[in-house]
Amino acid sequence: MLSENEIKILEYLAKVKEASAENISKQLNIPLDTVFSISRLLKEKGYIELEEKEHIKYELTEEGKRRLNEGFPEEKLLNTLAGKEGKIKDLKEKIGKDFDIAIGWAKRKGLIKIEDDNIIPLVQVYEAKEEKEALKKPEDAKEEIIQQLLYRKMLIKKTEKELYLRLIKETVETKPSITFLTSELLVSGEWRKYTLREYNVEAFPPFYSLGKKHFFKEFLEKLRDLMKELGFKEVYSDYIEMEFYNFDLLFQAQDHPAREIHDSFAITGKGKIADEKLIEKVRQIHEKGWKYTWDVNIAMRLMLRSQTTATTARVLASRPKPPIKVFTIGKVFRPDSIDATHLIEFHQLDGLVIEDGYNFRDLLGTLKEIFNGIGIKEIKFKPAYFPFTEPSVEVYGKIEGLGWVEMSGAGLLRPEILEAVNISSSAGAWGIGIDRLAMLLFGLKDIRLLYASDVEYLRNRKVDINAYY
Ligand SMILES: N[C@@H](Cc1ccccc1)C(=O)O
Repeated sequence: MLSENEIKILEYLAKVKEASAENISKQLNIPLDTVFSISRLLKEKGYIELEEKEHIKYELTEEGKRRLNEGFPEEKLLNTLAGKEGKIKDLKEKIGKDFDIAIGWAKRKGLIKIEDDNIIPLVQVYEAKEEKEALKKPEDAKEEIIQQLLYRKMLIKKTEKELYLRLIKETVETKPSITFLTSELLVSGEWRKYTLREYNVEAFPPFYSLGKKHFFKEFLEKLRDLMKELGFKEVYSDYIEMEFYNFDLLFQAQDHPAREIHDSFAITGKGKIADEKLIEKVRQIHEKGWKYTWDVNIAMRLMLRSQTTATTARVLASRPKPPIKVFTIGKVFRPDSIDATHLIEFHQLDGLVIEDGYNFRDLLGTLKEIFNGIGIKEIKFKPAYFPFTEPSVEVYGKIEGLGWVEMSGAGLLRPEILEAVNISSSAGAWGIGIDRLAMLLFGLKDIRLLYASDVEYLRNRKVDINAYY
């Protein structure tokens, strides 16, 4: 069973018996690569023999091109002499840096002789005709000229391998071949006129890259799945937030440094808080706890949330009925100068558990469970401070080759906060920085790569599912 191109090549070989792959490609207008692959097939099928032959080829060098254009040094010398003898010193000046070469070759070719300081021409005019012809058509040149030009580095010698195809079995097949057998062909009996082409199961199919999820998005989704598996319900709130939920309800004083204009992104406008009772409670806890006059106008200012603990605050403000287990994953915003480890928007995973008798030890257990789920087997806790939790801890996780890395803040919500929303059970909360964690788990040197949109980079990124979760 032969393809159209195979038949074409065999027919051509039937005329010429033997031809090079290059020649066949040119004559039959078949791409050279195709001729190569077909020649292998034809050999396997026993139609042809292949032989690699070496060819010697001469190629013009840059020097060769220059001499062809500007003339040979010995030509220049004899032109300058113009049939009369001249002084070495003068000629050296006139001819410049090619002078030594010119003298050498002119002498070797018997064009001049030297007496004392004088150069005496032995011919009237000289043109390196044979050499120039040889540069143009090395295949027709005399061996001694080729040797001279090789020596003078105007030509270089190259050996080229060429594949020759030689016919050893005349084509016998006359039936055209087809790939598909249709019911019409079967019913009409026409199928007898054709040969069915075999499938080449070893041929490589064309490569089509499949679409896939951005690896960071995939990571976020895995975290979401993990939290759900641990029994948490996902909650959301918006990027634009009132300071009330981002700070005040979380017992962060209005003169707290994190609230200064350069530490979060302010948004023009004001929000509304319908829950008058809650406002009053928050005022009371602030004025009692922090000893200053609380201003509701500051609380109503808008900002881009700087922590997803704002979502936790909104859950609290909805006065939920315990037991509660919720989490949120989302973007937060903080002004910073962007570099390999800092971005102005990044992701946090905040969680909240409200349950009768939920204690600090339970909280540490919950955190351990989450981090183990992400693939961080070893964690340790360090006392810390957050305005909204007491006691508070920072969670450090061990990453292979990096050591201990800070990953999360956590703590039991302060009684002031729980009192403001009338919750009598205890509550634990935490906030995990996702981007840095992902960067470390993926071994990225630059945090910005998490947001890479370069398709080539993303396509080649191997996501090691076992590295986390
Ligand atoms: N929101 C804190 C983390 C945190 C959340 C909840 C409890 C304690 C700490 C931060 O961004 O650093």
